[in-house]
Amino acid sequence: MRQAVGMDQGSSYDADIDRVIVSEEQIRDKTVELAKQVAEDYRRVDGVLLVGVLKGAVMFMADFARAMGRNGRSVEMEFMAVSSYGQRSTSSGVVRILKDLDRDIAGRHVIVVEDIVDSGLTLSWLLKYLASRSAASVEVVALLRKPDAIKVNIPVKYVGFDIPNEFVVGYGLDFAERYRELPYVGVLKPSVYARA
Ligand SMILES: O=P(O)(O)OC[C@H]1O[C@H](OP(=O)(O)OP(=O)(O)O)[C@H](O)[C@@H]1O
Ligand code: HPA
Ligand SMILES: [Mg+2]
Repeated sequence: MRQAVGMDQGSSYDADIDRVIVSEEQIRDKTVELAKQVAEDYRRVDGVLLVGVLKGAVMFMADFARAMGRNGRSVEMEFMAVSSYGQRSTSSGVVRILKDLDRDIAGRHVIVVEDIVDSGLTLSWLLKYLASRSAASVEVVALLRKPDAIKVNIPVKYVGFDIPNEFVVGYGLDFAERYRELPYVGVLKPSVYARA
C-alpha cells in the first residue's frame, strides 16, 4: 500500500541531527496549551491580529492560528519578513525589513508570533517598530527562547520552551535556508558545519 508522504517515514534530514531538543508531539501539545491561554486572555478583545515573523515563524504561525480557531477565537493574520541572521549562525543585530505589513495596524491588538527569541535583537527592534505604527497593544508568543543568549530585556508574555544556548534547526528554523521543514527542533551534528 502506498504511504502518504511524511507518514511513518523519517525526514531526509534526520541523519544530520545530533539531538532532538523539542519533539513533534511536544510542539503540538504546547501549541494547544499556548492557544488556550491566549484565547482566554483575549476573550474580551475584538479583532486580534497575529503578526507572523517570516520565515522562521511560518510553521508555528499556521499551527498556532489553527489552535486559536479551535478555541473559538477568530484571528486575522499578517506577516512581516525581517532578517538579522542571513547565512550566519549568530545575529548581526542589524534588522532589515524584507517585507512590511500590508495594512495599517493603528488601534489594533497585535500578537507577534515568533519561532525563537535568541539574542532578542530582532524582537526588540520589531516591538519598537510596531509601537511606532500605533498598535493598541502588542504582546509576543514565541515557541522557543534561549534564556542564556538574551542580550536585551524584552517582554515575552507567552513562551513555549526555554532551550539551551545552542543553534537549533527545524519547525521553521533554518541553517543557511535548510532544515525548515523538519517537524521537530534539533541540533545539527558538528560534521554538518564542517562541510558547510
Ligand atoms: O533573537 P534574535 O537573536 O534576534 O533571533 C531570532 C530571530 O532570528 C531568526 O530569524 P532570521 O533572521 O534567521 O530569519 P528567518 O526567520 O528568515 O530565518 C528567527 O526566526 C527570529 O526571527
Ligand atoms: O538557533 C537558531 N537556529 C536557527 N535560526 C535562529 N535564529 C536565531 N536563533 C536561531
Ligand atoms: Mg534564519
